[in-house]
Amino acid sequence: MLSCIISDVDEEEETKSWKKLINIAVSGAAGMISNHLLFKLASGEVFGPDQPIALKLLGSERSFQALEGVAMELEDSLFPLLREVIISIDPYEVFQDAEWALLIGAKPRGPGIERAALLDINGQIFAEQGKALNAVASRNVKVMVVGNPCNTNALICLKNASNIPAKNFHALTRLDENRAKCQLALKAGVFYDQVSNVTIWGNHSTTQVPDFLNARINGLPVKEVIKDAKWLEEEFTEKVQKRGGVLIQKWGRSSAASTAVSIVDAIRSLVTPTPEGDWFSSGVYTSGNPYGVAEDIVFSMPCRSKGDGDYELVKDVIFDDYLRKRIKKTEEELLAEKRCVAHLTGEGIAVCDLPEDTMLPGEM
Ligand SMILES: NC(=O)C1=CN([C@@H]2O[C@H](COP(=O)(O)OP(=O)(O)OC[C@H]3O[C@@H](n4cnc5c(N)ncnc54)[C@H](OP(=O)(O)O)[C@@H]3O)[C@@H](O)[C@H]2O)C=CC1
Ligand SMILES: O=C([O-])CC(=O)C(=O)O
Repeated sequence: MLSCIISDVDEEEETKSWKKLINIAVSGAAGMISNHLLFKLASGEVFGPDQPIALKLLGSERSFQALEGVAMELEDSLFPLLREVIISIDPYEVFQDAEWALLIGAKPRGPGIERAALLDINGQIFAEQGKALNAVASRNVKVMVVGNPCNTNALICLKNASNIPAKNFHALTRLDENRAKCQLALKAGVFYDQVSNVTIWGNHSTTQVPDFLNARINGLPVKEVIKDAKWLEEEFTEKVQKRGGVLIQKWGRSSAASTAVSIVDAIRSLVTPTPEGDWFSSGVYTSGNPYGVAEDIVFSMPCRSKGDGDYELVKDVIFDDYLRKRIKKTEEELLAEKRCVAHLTGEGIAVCDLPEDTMLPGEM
């Protein structure tokens, strides 16, 4: 472990009005997404200008030198709210007393790797990290899983952390929500802040369902503003589902900056009250959900928060046949992924019967 105290909190300073320091653990901290995210966390734009933080960065032997470089850049940025940076390759050290765990590190799917193999390789990482969180993190730690396949990784993680409420685990689908808002705003010719109530249902994969039935533009149902049903059902839906892949084709790497922004949005949605009448999407554990989605998976659904880190599911959403059918498909995919990782969730022998078209947004 390498630790660097940025500075001691001095009671005489402006710091008197600050909140108590919180520990934020980040895995894959030497990766591309983290390289954008860490500086946003340290600047105060995520947890607020009165919230000092300690950043606990998880790497591996392979990335340790790079991680030292990341820590140097954080030090050199002189962020007043950043009081401590720790880097380590041991999750038990990094997750000690963590109030937030942002799990970004995962092996990317390369050529020739079967999705079932990826589920297994990354699942092992998330099983181990779940155990470490269970042992040493704050009992109320909030866990945001970004590393793909993020829904099933989040399920594996929570199943290995029985002392932490399953409700505290999230899989990041906020990037998908942001992508959907952008496309709706462009089509309607409005600024994106006029687009609200956007839900991404299901898996962070190409079966995800961007919901245009409940979404609103300038407070009106989308279908009253964009009267082109064919565009909504086909072009819009596919554009959002495959946005990640198109970006990889253009950039040669997956979304990193916009993913970091969406992680900030996802955290802020939990630590600030949701605007009246609106909601946000997050991949959360299905336990007593009001939509009839299968229980015991991590499924993206509409949530509201009082700003206390917790959330509740939104009840007043409507469904039609199109939406139900699409939701069923993404649910089936997640149930198949779950069967494929049974050996990692403590539910017996894995059976991999994944649908052939199962893909991450970044794969096409
Ligand atoms: N949910 C979402 O919306 C999105 C999710 N993602 C996912 O986020 C994850 C991170 O993306 P990004 O930061 O761009 O990726 P990078 O490749 O830049 O970084 C990933 C990090 O994962 C770590 N890692 C852990 N295990 C392995 C392994 N077996 N092989 C290689 N690397 C490993 C590496 O760190 P170390 O060596 O320190 O362990 C590496 O630094 C990916 O899984 C990606 O698919 C990306 C975009 C959107
Ligand atoms: O597949 C990837 O790594 C990229 C991804 O999730 C996305 O862009 O949504």
